[in-house]
Amino acid sequence: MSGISASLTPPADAVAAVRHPDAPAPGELLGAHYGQCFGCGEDQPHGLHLQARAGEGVSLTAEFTVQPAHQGAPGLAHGGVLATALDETLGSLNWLLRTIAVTGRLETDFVRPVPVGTVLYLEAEVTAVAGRKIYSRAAGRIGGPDGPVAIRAEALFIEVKVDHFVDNGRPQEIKAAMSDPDQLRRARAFEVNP
Ligand SMILES: CCCCCCCC/C=C\CCCCCCCC(=O)SCCNC(=O)CCNC(=O)[C@H](O)C(C)(C)COP(=O)(O)OP(=O)(O)OC[C@H]1O[C@@H](n2cnc3c(N)ncnc32)[C@H](O)[C@@H]1OP(=O)(O)O
Repeated sequence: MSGISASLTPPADAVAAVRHPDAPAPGELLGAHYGQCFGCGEDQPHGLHLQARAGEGVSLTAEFTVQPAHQGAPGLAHGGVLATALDETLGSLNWLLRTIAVTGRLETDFVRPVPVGTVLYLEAEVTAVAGRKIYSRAAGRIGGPDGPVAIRAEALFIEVKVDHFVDNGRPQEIKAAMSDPDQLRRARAFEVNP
């Protein structure tokens, strides 16, 4: 059974998403937005190390290999970890818009169990934008990029300013992120291209 809630249906005045002219070219890896991110950070030993690659328009693909540390039931991925993989993949889409946004709502269907060792092939796209609201959807396949769907999600991300992180994050991590030249460049780019 599946069905999305009304708040994930774009309003009548929603428009199509527009890929930012400086977005990474189709096929290019996006790279991590923050080294300690649980979803994509390369410096995060407990994380998913998910790697996203730009697609056409406002779409992307990503891969994530389910590790023994990601189990819920014996030998199977934990549903919350799979939801995290979807959240991270969907969140990465906002890079193609050059917009900073956080997850407001994430609805997930778990269609098939995902064993440890499985490579999850994720695909995601922005379906509409209405003011600060970014509507998107994603699916994760197993057995190959064209394999059967194991998980899927619909989401609503809300655009925020960099201040969202500065005001709500812990000072030590904010300071460290601000002193990372790459991070700072990225934050500036987001600020001049709201
Ligand atoms: C300085 C250092 C450098 C920094 C560099 C930063 C670069 C990093 C880049 C990117 C990082 C992204 C990280 C990726 C990780 C993966 C994504 C995540 O997991 S994000 C974490 C989980 N999410 C949260 O923690 C959100 C917590 N929630 C909030 O903070 C607020 O609720 C927020 C911002 C989402 C909305 O609050 P409001 O006060 O700004 O806005 P309101 O008026 O409440 O909502 C705006 C519109 O959205 C709808 N809305 C909001 N939440 C909704 C919901 N849950 N369901 C349906 N609609 C919702 C509302 O109904 C409203 O709609 P109407 O304009 O009236 O039509």
